[in-house]
Parts: sequence; C-alpha cells; structure tokens
Amino acid sequence: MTARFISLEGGEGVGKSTQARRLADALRARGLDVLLTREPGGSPGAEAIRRLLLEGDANRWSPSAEALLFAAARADHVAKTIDPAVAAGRWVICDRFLDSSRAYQGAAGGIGDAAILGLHQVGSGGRLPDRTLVLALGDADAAARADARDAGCPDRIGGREQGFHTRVAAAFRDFARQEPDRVRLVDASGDEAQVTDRLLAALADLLP
Ligand SMILES: Nc1ncnc2c1ncn2[C@@H]1O[C@H](COP(=O)(O)OP(=O)(O)O)[C@@H](O)[C@H]1O
Ligand SMILES: Cc1cn([C@H]2C[C@H](O)[C@@H](COP(=O)(O)OP(=O)(O)O)O2)c(=O)[nH]c1=O
Repeated sequence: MTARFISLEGGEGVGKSTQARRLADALRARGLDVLLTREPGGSPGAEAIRRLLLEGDANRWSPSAEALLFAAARADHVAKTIDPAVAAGRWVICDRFLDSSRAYQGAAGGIGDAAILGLHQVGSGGRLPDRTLVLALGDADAAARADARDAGCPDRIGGREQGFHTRVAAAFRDFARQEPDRVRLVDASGDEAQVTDRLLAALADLLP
C-alpha cells in the first residue's frame, strides 16, 4: 500500500488543526501508520523559523523575506520529516503546506505564484502533496471560530486586515479550479464529525 502525503489548507479558523487531528485518528483506525505534522514547523529547524515568522511586529519582515523564510522552513520540514516518513511507509497529514505560501505570500501578499513556485523548486525540489484538502467556510463563520479560539489576540499574520484574508480564501478556491486532481474544496460548515466524513470522502480514491 503506497504511503501518501496529504495537506490540509484554508484560511484562519476554518478548522484545519481540528480536522488534521480527526483525520489522523480516522486513518489510524483503518490500520494506517500516520504522522501528523504542521507548517510553519514540523522539524526542529522549521519550528525555530516558525517563531521568527509568527512572533513580533507586524512589519518585522518584508514580503520577500517572509516568503523566503517560509520556503526555508518548508525545505527543512520536507527533508527532515516528510520525505523520511513517506519513505518509511507512513501516511503524512500536514496542517498547511505550499498552497498557504501561494495564497498568503503569493496572491494576497503580492509576491506572485511563479516566484513562490520557484522558491519551492529550489528549497524542496517542487515536492507536492498527493492530495490537498481545502476547508472552505464563509468569512464571518471563519472569523467567529478564529476569534473564539484566539480571544482577540491573533498571530502576526492572522491579524492582517479582512481584505487580505478575503484574497487568501479566493486564492485557495482558484487552486482547486486549476488543479482539480490534487486540490479539493471541502465544505467546513457543520459539526466536526460531518466535516471529517467529507474529508474522508475526498480521499476515498487513495484509501486502502
Ligand atoms: N466544525 C466545527 N464547528 C464549530 N467549531 C469548530 C469546528 N471545528 C473547529 N472548531 C473550533 O474553531 C476554532 C478554530 O479551529 P482550528 O482547528 O484551530 O482552525 P484552524 O486550524 O483552521 O485555524 C477552535 O476553537 C475549534 O475548536
Ligand atoms: C505555512 C504558511 C503559513 N502562513 C500563515 C498562515 C497563518 O496565519 C500562520 C500559521 O499559523 P497557524 O497558527 O499554524 O495556523 P492557523 O492560524 O490557521 O491555525 O502562518 C503563511 O502565511 N504562509 C505559509 O506558507
């Protein structure tokens, strides 16, 4: 049985971290060996870069420096964590991956998709997930979930203006239209169990 690399994507508060855990549990219940990981982070070096990216002043990094730091963190995460796990036959569930850089830095941040893909080629050999599940939720519902979790104190990037987050959400929808084999939009409304069932349905062709 081929091990698979699955990423979960979407804007702030749509339920990615909740669903990454639930999906990992559901796959383990089917007898699969699953590694749950996240970005930015997922390896010691990338976790150190995560702190540089998410803490501090809103203008701490220029848009291009920020894109380079995400790409550097991803290069370490792919080389040290993701690729070895898949090579060992483990399924990898990753909470955010390349498409977050394409949406946040590339589309909403103005760096452009070609530049983000170029950095990913240099850093991670262009490594793509076997399937990317984008959780889609209306802006108001997502903001309410994120506010309930963050109690009004979002991180450096989560705290950007609503227009930025609207562009992020539109970019994720574009990726699903452009790459329908890899990227699937999944309705994130309703209770947690309903969403997990939708995610499993969107993976059905890959599951043993
Ligand atoms: N289906 C759901 N219905 C209601 N609340 C949810 C649901 N899924 C997650 N939440 C809650 O919404 C908040 C954001 O969820 P989280 O998984 O942290 O989102 P993300 O990782 O996408 O930012 C958390 O407080 C979580 O408990
Ligand atoms: C992986 C990645 C994340 N990000 C942003 C999205 C989030 O605001 C932040 C990660 O924070 P995190 O707390 O992990 O995500 P969430 O808020 O969805 O629970 O970093 C990028 O801008 N580019 C990227 O490539």
